[in-house]
Amino acid sequence: MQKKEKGIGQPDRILSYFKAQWPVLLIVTLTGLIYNIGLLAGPWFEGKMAGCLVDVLGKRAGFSDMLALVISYVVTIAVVQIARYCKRFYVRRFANNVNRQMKEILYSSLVQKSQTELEEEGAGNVMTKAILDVDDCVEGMRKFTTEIFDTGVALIAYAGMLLFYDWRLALLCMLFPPISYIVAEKMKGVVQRTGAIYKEKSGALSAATLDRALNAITYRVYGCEEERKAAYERELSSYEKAAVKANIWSSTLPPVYRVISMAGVLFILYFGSRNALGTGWKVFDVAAFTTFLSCFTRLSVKSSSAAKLFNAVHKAQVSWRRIKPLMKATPFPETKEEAAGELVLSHVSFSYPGGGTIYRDVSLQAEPGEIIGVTGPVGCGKSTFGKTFLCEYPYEGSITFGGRELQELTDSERSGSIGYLGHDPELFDDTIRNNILLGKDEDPGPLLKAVCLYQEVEEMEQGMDTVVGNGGIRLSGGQAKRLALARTLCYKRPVLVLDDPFSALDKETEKQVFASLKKLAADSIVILLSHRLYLFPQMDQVIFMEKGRVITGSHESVLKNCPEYRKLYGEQEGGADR
Ligand SMILES: Nc1ncnc2c1ncn2[C@@H]1O[C@H](COP(=O)(O)OP(=O)(O)OP(=O)(O)O)[C@@H](O)[C@H]1O
Repeated sequence: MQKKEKGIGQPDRILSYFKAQWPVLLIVTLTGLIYNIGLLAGPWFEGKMAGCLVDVLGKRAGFSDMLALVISYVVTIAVVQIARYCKRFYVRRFANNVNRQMKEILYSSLVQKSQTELEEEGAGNVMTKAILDVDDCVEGMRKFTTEIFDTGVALIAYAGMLLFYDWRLALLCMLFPPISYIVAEKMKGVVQRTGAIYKEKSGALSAATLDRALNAITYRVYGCEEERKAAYERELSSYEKAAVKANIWSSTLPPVYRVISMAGVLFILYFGSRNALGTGWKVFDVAAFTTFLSCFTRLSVKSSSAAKLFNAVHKAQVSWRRIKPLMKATPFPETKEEAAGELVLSHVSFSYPGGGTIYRDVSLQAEPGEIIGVTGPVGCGKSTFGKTFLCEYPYEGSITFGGRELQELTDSERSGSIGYLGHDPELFDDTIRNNILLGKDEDPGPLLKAVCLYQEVEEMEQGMDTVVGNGGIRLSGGQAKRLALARTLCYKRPVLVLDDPFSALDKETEKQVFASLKKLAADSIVILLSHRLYLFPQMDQVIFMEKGRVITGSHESVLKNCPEYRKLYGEQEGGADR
C-alpha cells in the first residue's frame, strides 16, 4: 500500500498543494517575516552609525556608543541570516514535498491511461514531458514562495520605511522603479527576437558543423569540400552577427533599467539635503538621510527581482495548464485479495478491426503461481495474444479472471488485475529509482537485485539517482528491459503479461532473472511471451501459436503433439541442453 495523495483535496487545483503543505509554509512565513523585517535593520543601523560617527567626531558621543551600535548591528545581521537560512531550507522542503506529491499523482494517472493511448502518445515521451512540466511548475511555486518574501515583503517594508521618513520624497523617488519595468517590458520584444534569431543560427551552425564532420570523406571524394567550406563560413558569419546583436541587447539593457530605477537618488540628494538643512518637507538628521538613501537603493535593487517572480509564475502557469488534465485523484489500483483467482480462457479468438483472424479458439485455465510460456514463429501473434488481456480491442469467446469477464471490468479494475510489460521498455527521463517506484516510498534495491541490475546500478556514478534519459537512452537494451521489469514487479498484479522481457539478456542472466520472477510473482499468473525456448521446460503451461492455430498444454505434451514446436525447440541451443 502507498501513502498517496495524502492531504491533497483536489489535485487539479494548485492551491491544494499549498494547503497540504501549511505547516512548512507556516515556518516559511515566520522565518520570512523575521528575515525581511530584519533587513530593515540594515539601513537603520547604517544611518545610526553614520549619525554616531558625526557625533563622535563632534565629541557628542563616545567610542563605546559606536561599539554598542556595531555589536547590535552584527548580532541583528546574524539573526537575520539564520532566519534567511531557515526560510530557504523550508522553501526547498516545500518544493520537494510538492514535487513528490505531484509526481505521485501524475504517475498514478499515467499508469492508468490505456496502453493504446500511451502507445499513440509515446509513453516515455508523455512521461518525460509531464515530468519536466512538474519540475517547471514546482520551480515556479518555489520561486513564488521565496520571492513573495524576498521581494514582495521586502519591497513593502522598504516602501513603508521611506513613507515613514518623508512620504512626499518617497512617492517622488518611488516613481522610477515602475518606469524601469515599463521600459523593460517595451524592450522585451527586441531582446526575445534577437535571442530567438541567435538560437536559430546557433542550431544551424551546429547542424552544419555536424554535417561537415560526418560527411567529410564523401565531400572530399566528390571534390565539393571547398563549396561546403564556403557554405560553412556563411553559416559561421551569420551566427556571429546574430550572437553579437543578441548579446548587445541582452547585456546592455539591464544596466539601463538599473539607472532608470535609481534615478530617484537624484531627488533624494536634492530634497534630502534640503531636509537635512532644515528647509525641506521634513527634518532629517544625518542618520535619517543615510537610512532613507540606503533604503531606496535596496528597494530599487529588489524591485528588479520582481520581473524574476513574474517570469517564474508565468512559466509555471504554462506548465501547469499542460499537466492539469493529468492531475486527477486516481489512486493506483491496488491488488485486492478478492481479486486473486483463476484465469479462464474459453474459445478465445482475435482479429484486429477490419483484419483477418490472428489466432483462434484458445482455451485454458490457470491458477495463481503458474507461468504460461507463449511462443511461435516471428509474427505469429504473441504480442497480440498478450495485449488481448488489456482489452483494447474486443475479443471473441470469454476470458474471465476471478469469475469476472475481462472486457466488462472498468479500466481501473482491469489495471488493478492485469500488469503488462510491453516490447518497448517505456522508460522516462528520470532517475532509475523513480522509473521503478513511480512515486512509491520504498527501497528499490531488492527489485534491482531480482532483475540482476543492482551491481551495474551500484557502479554508476549516481547509483539509483542516475537519470536514464528519455526511453532509457543512456542504458543498454538489456539494462532498459530489466529496469522496466523491475517496475512491473514493483506494481505486481494478479496477472502479469510480459512481452519478451528477456530478449536482450544473456542466457545466464535470463536464468537468474527468471528464478527471481518465479519467486516474486509466486502468487500471480505470469504470461510470458518469448522467442527463446530453453526456459520453457520450466513453464507450467505452453502456448504455441502458428498461422492462427494455437496449441496449448504442458511443455512435454506440446513437444510431443506439435512438430513445429519440437523443431523450434530443437533448433535452439536450449533444446540441445536438455
Ligand atoms: N494494431 C494492429 N492492427 C492491425 N494488425 C496488427 C496490429 N498489431 C499487429 N498486427 C498484426 O498482427 C500480426 C501478429 O503481430 P504480433 O506483433 O502480435 O506478432 P508477434 O508474434 O508478437 O511478432 P514478433 O515475433 O515479431 O514479436 C501481424 O501480422 C501484425 O501485422
